[in-house]
Amino acid sequence: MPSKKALVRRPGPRLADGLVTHIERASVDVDLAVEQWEAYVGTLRAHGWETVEVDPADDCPDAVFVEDTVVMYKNVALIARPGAGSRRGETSGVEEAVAGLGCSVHWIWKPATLEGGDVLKVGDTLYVGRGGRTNAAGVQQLRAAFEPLGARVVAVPVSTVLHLKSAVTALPDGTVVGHPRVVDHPSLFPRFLAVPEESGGHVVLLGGGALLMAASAPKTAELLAGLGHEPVLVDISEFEKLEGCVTCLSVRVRELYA
Ligand SMILES: NC(=O)NCCC[C@H](N)C(=O)O
Repeated sequence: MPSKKALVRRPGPRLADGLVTHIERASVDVDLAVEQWEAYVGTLRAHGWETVEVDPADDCPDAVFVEDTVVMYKNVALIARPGAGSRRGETSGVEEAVAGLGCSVHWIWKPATLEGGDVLKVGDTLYVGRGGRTNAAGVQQLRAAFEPLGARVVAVPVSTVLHLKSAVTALPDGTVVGHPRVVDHPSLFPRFLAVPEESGGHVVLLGGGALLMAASAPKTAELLAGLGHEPVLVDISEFEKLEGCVTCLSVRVRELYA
């Protein structure tokens, strides 16, 4: 049944110690991050999303990046097993949240690792990034969980960024968008549109043509507005310093059962 709920998790006090892998560390203003997070959550709500706050995991600096802890397909929540050891403590609160919503709950098991930021859903196709955080066993377990339910899993090598969705996401019509510098294999996608900014490759579909995007991608917003989309920009500068994107701050739950 269609649902319009979104999991979010408030930034914790240790946010500034979050992991940085592919960029230089810059100091994070935690108070500003909290303000930006509240504006992000407010934007989801303004577009009709009921936000569900996952319990804090304050020992885990990266817990605000809730997308990485779970993959939703239909009414099934597949709990991730983060490739980053420091992020493994984030999943228990998410298990409780998705179980509380009535999802069927499954798990990625050792030795597999998989982070939700590596999974891009376009209709029933799940593109999965095989990179620094998701290993081959993670790809196999994703297939075993979701192909019997009707998904097709397509593995995509990721080398220059943290996750597949740090490179690409998809527009409402299924066109995959990304900056060519960080997309290793654009030909793997049936329709690919190159955008002028790296953060322009990150869109969250809000419904009704609205696209939640980072304020750091104004040229891409203009390009997409010119194609008939409705970009809604939010400033997430403090999360970008930790390699976060608009996608990673929420998990939309769109097909709850009953
Ligand atoms: N899905 C995402 O884009 N997640 C961003 C995670 C950033 C965090 N600092 C990390 O390295 O795990």
